[in-house]
Amino acid sequence: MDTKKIHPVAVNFAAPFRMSGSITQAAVICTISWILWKYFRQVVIKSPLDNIPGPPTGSFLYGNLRQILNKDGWDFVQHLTDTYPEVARLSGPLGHRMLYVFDPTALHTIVVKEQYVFEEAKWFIKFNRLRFGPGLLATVGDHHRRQRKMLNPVFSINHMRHMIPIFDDIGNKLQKAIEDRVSASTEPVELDMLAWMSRTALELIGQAGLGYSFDPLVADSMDEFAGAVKSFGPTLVSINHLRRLLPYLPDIGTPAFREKLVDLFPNESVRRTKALSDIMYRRSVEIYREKVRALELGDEAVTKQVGEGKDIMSILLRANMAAADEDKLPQNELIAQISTFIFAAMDTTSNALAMTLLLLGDHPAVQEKLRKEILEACDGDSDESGRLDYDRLVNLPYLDAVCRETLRLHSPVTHVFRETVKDAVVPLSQPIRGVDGQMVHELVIPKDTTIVIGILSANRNKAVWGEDAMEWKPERWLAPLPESVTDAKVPGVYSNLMTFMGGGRACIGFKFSQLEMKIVICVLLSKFTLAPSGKKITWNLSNVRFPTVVGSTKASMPMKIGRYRPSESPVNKQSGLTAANVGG
Ligand code: HEM
Repeated sequence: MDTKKIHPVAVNFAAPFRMSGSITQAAVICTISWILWKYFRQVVIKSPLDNIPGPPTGSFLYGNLRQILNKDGWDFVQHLTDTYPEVARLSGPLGHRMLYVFDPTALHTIVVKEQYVFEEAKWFIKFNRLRFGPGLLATVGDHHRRQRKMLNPVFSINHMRHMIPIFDDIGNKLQKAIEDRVSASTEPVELDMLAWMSRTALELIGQAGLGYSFDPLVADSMDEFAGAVKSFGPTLVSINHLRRLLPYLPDIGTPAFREKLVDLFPNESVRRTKALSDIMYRRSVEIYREKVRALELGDEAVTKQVGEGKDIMSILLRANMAAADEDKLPQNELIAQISTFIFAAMDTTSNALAMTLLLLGDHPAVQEKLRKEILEACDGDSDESGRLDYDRLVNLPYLDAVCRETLRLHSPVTHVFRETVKDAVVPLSQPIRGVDGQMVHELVIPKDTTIVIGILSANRNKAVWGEDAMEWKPERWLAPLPESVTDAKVPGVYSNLMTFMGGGRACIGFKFSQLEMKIVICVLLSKFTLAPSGKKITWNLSNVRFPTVVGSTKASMPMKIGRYRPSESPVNKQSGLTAANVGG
């Protein structure tokens, strides 16, 4: 090529690449050989996993991954639950082997005993680091353990107790917002309860989690930021396959250069995910700066803030200041926790609440029984302002049973992924018959195998939960659980369920979400009736399941909401309640 015809700046720019041409070539050859070796090892060499029974490969390109990630993939998940002996071999993309596991003993090894051998998948960590920064969802090993050490106490029950007034305040705003929309009509009014649950969940994690108000719950639609957060989940679904390529992409150039590349990437959802991450990051920095400024100014400034210093972020910043130097988290890790909490808290809890409301609408007798329990408790045990204290609220037996049963049968997260960082041997609760007809007593799992933890399958496992495992029966929690459940030793942090996972990466916010669900249900049932809208709702399998009206792709869940009139209620006729003591 005649370099004289090229602009001098371009020549200078190209020079280092020409000089290092042979190094670059060598690097490319090494990378390709490494990928080929890994591929050969995974796909071509015989593996002990070949002896584990599993469904036929979906397609060579995606394996069974597409079936498991598909929004209509419920039948496939149910097929895995019903057909295989708590473990099944799956095919991953390009013939990779994967393992689907819901055997409780095997899960104990994977999520508790050997959790550092079964790490979060590389694509998951890399993707979360890009969108949230180095928070809990983007770190592994000692780094993650150090963050948990600082954060676990922040989510303690003791701190939750002090958050009750914040939760109550937001509950009252929700009640008022719904009241304003139904009071003018004598007939029940159709409202999108998913939207209301999302806004409430965002405001709750905003005020109680971050000491920041996102949405006063007054206007008919969410503000721009709330809308951005809400659209994060559905946008992610459309790039679920692309996300998995991340570990294979080299980190070329500076971060700014890589950002530019993403802005030019020919996929609208990828560009949108980046734009949403940027919006969340900017807001996180704002929130962080405000908190630090208030803490520096002293107690008076802190108590004037939203959350009055009782929110999780204020507690975390104070704990971090007081911590020994080697335990302190740096600023970028503190900021990263903010987007992490918003993301992890919002869709999970709001969609779980939406599912609970829908079930209550579909089961009027359960709704009545629950309302009766709530109204009687408010009548008898509340303080002068009508509030139930933490212990009374979390221990209402039927409310607790309804929440547990919904989170069992319809766990918002259906499965999570792990990858083995070295070869591992995993015991099973009982031997299974291998493809070769011989009994298999333990799983021999090679390094770099993808494990799919079947959360939903574990929660619906008939061997553990009994023949009625597929039925929504809150009553099952009112009697002692059968021995098949207690003996199984499911390694979940919550109620023998895998809904919030277990071990060192279990959901840190599960008590927060319980409190939230219970307060919102109390607030709604004490004043309103819930009924189906008549429109058919379908639930989409996703990172977090979400509802849509059949025929639409927009996440929504219309329900008919009416004002609860005690005089018309069969419950009231029994309990003698009057309009004056039903809250609000
Ligand atoms: C019904 C509601 C919720 C469900 C079903 C849920 C479920 C889960 C699950 C399954 C995980 C494990 C993910 C994995 O291993 O890859 C997780 C992790 C996490 N959750 Fe939740 N969650 C809920 C509510 C919340 C709330 C309200 C918060 C915050 C206040 C929260 C914060 C987190 C965080 C930070 C992690 C990462 C923990 C770590 O890696 O150390 N979650 N959650």
